[in-house]
Amino acid sequence: TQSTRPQRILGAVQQNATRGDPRSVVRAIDQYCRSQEWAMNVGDEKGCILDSVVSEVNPSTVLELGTYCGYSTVRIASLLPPHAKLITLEFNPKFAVIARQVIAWAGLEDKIQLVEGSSGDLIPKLKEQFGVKAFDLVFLDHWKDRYLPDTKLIEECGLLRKGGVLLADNVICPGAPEYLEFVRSSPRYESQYFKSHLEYTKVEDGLEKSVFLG
Ligand SMILES: Cc1ncnc2c1ncn2[C@@H]1O[C@H](/C=C/CNC(=O)c2cc(-c3ccc(F)cc3)cc(O)c2O)C[C@H]1O
Ligand SMILES: [Mg+2]
Repeated sequence: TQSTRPQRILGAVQQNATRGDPRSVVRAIDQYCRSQEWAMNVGDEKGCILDSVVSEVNPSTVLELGTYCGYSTVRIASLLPPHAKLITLEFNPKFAVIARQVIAWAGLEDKIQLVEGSSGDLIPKLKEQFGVKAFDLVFLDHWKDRYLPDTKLIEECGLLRKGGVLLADNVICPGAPEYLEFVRSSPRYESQYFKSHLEYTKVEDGLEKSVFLG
């Protein structure tokens, strides 16, 4: 029977990456998606910007919205200090099944908790159910029209610490105009745009980094 794109991405990881080596998993996915078939991973170019923000924030707790196949999940977790944790939310069970195997291949199960469900439902439960106090970094890469409502929800639930960072993918392509307008005009955020390109293409895209001022 016909395989799915996420299944083929997992296959590329299992064939070309070394078990327990997260950077080889990232490299295998990028090589596959650049040479065989495009997929909506943050990719290698924007991934380097992601790496620099993660390294600068050096977070203890990270929230990722939209796991997909786990590319950015693995990329972020590979840079975290020993006891740091990353919670990633994914509501499509078919993607979650693949992402769990990609995360396992990278050997990062201890750092990553993949929770299945919609961010709107799960965010209000993160404190009580997962003992989260506040996040140091949130990576937004799910449905683009959910960026703003989920940011407001994260604020309402007191889940972003003062100085905490929101990093949003795709603010140009496909775009998240309401989110961008909000974080750039709100006095509670200090925003910065990192110009780049849509993964594996020459189309303009970028990441928006917004520091929560409390
Ligand atoms: C609300 C909610 N809760 C939990 N998981 C959620 C969720 N909304 C989506 N998700 C999950 O995140 C993933 C969705 C990500 C959405 N990302 C995209 O739609 C996306 C699209 C493009 C793109 C650009 C140009 C083109 F021509 C075509 C596509 C590029 C990207 O980097 C993207 O992230 C998978 C989905 O199941
Ligand atoms: Mg994206």
